Amino acid sequence: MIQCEGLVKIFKSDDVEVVALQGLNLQVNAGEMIAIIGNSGSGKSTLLNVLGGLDVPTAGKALIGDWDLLQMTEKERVFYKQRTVGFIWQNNSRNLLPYLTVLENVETAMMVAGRIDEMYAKQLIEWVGLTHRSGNKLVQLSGGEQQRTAIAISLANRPSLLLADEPTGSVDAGTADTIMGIFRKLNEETGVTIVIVTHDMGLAGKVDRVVAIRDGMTSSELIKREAERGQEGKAAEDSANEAAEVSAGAFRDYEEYAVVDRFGRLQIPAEYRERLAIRDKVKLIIDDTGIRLEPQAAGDATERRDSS
Ligand SMILES: Nc1ncnc2c1ncn2[C@@H]1O[C@H](COP(=O)(O)OP(=O)(O)OP(=O)(O)O)[C@@H](O)[C@H]1O
Repeated sequence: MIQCEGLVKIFKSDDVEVVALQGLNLQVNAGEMIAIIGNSGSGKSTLLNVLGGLDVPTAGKALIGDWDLLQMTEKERVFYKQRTVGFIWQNNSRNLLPYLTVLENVETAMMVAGRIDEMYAKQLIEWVGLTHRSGNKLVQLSGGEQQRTAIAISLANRPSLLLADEPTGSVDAGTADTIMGIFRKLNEETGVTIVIVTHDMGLAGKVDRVVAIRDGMTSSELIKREAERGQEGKAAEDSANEAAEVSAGAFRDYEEYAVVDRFGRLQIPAEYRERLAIRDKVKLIIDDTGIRLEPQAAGDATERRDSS
């Protein structure tokens, strides 16, 4: 569904250039639900905006299904945004109409996309658990209920890709859990591919694959071990520990894989480099089981100088 290779996004303003994505690689299969994590400024929102057709990439490859985000015309981009993607933001005031009811909000989004389907609107409202609030105006709903309405709206155009930028950023932990449960249900019911950007490691622990971005590049992927799949509740319980551990690269119940690009380059996390005092070189040791990276021992440099 998503194929990004060497994706670059540069923002230019006056004399300043910011390289927000610098050769990012990402593959997501149709029907997958993944989370993207990374420090502030690492490029998560930029990636989501590019995938959603809101920003035009500068270089590289970005395919979404049959769409080529670098080659499409402006007219095609508008069509792509209307038909292929659904968007959910942390602050949803930009796509909610507060003085309309939940049902009217969903139907208005359908009208904008081309056609009102009342049955499907009611189905969406049921999936997000708001059937009993369907006739209420949004101003009468809690923040969590408004966010659930926004999720129903994001699916009004029957997108094949749902992009969520910090969707649980402004709700409490219990509501955040409910919202992640809704994403999981929608993913199973409709087969929509879901990409969620989050700071919350507990929530990231509810998907089967977590992609970590560092400095505008995909640095590693955390893939849930087979035995842990489907045990979302357990992951939530461990969230506090996981939050501490992820920075050291040890996301419990997950195996961490470094992403290798087609030139064979990979990124070693700063924490690992610092821990082993790795500066400009590592020793590569290959055997039948794998490749080991070892820091250059103090003696190595001396030996080389002696033999030269
Ligand atoms: N429109 C823009 N113009 C100039 N620079 C930008 C623009 N949008 C993002 N950037 C820069 O690109 C880099 C990546 O920003 P981005 O918002 O994608 O990071 P992020 O990982 O989503 O951060 P956060 O978690 O804080 O939202 C940052 O250095 C940011 O300042």
